Amino acid sequence: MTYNPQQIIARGPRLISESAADAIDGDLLLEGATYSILEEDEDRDVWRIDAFPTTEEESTRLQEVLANFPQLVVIAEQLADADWLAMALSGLPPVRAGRFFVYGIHDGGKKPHNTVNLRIEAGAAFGTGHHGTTVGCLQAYSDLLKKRGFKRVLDVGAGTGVLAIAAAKTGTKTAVGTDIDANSVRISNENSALNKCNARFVYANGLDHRLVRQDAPYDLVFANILARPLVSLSMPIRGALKPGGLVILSGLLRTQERFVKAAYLSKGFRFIRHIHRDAWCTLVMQKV
Ligand SMILES: C[S@@+](CC[C@H](N)C(=O)[O-])C[C@H]1O[C@@H](n2cnc3c(N)ncnc32)[C@H](O)[C@@H]1O
Repeated sequence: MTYNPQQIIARGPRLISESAADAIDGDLLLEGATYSILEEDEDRDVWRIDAFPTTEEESTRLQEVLANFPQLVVIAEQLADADWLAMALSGLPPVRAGRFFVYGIHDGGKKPHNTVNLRIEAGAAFGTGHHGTTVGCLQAYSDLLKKRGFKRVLDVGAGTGVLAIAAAKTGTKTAVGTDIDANSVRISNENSALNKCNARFVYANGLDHRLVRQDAPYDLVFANILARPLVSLSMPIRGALKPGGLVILSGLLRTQERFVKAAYLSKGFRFIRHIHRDAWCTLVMQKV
């Protein structure tokens, strides 16, 4: 049966929306489901979850999980185009995060002169720069660059490659990214070529690839995935870093910050800072 692409929108108060997002994260059948959560109306405390299921089963499961939160108003809209994600994202304005300016071809000539400009075409990959987690990573990285550079950088869960490409465009000699999704790897390598940089992307689960091992140890690791895989990857990430190396973690909700931070503290990292954006948290930790 062909799947008619859908967007599922759920609106409700912040606490309920965050609990629903936690439930999506914790649901084994929804591993890898694409969704975002943001504040829609601060005065009325309306938060909104937008989910983009890629199969009929995922769509049904998302609606079942959301139905456990009766205070949420849930609607499902059919999307006409098969390339639904590109359609949803086309026309999005460019994003400014720290010294970075992320834009797509549809933004034409609107590039500023005093920023590091990253041309990112998302296709069906995650990472246009609009999501709170990507912005958090770019902001954290931009702030770190004020004090030091990073020769070797690894980006686990590269999506469009935006983070490794940001590194490659700011002095990193070796920028490597991995993704568990073959489309994302292809799109990341295309984006690297579009940006005329030497970031390389490989298909891998976490850090499990010859190229990742070959270029280790790293000065900086980005990992913008989800809370649970971030915790599982805490040891491999530690192993891949130089002493004093930094990790920028994102993809976790604010409500999951303590859980992820504790996992890294127990592996010999120290806390440097966090950035909160929408319901999302970005953590910077250092291997001691
Ligand atoms: C939230 S997106 C982040 C994309 C991009 N790094 C950014 O910051 O915008 C997470 C990406 O991680 C990938 N991913 C999820 N689990 C993974 C794993 N175990 N190993 C490698 N990539 C993974 C997904 O396919 C997705 O492209």
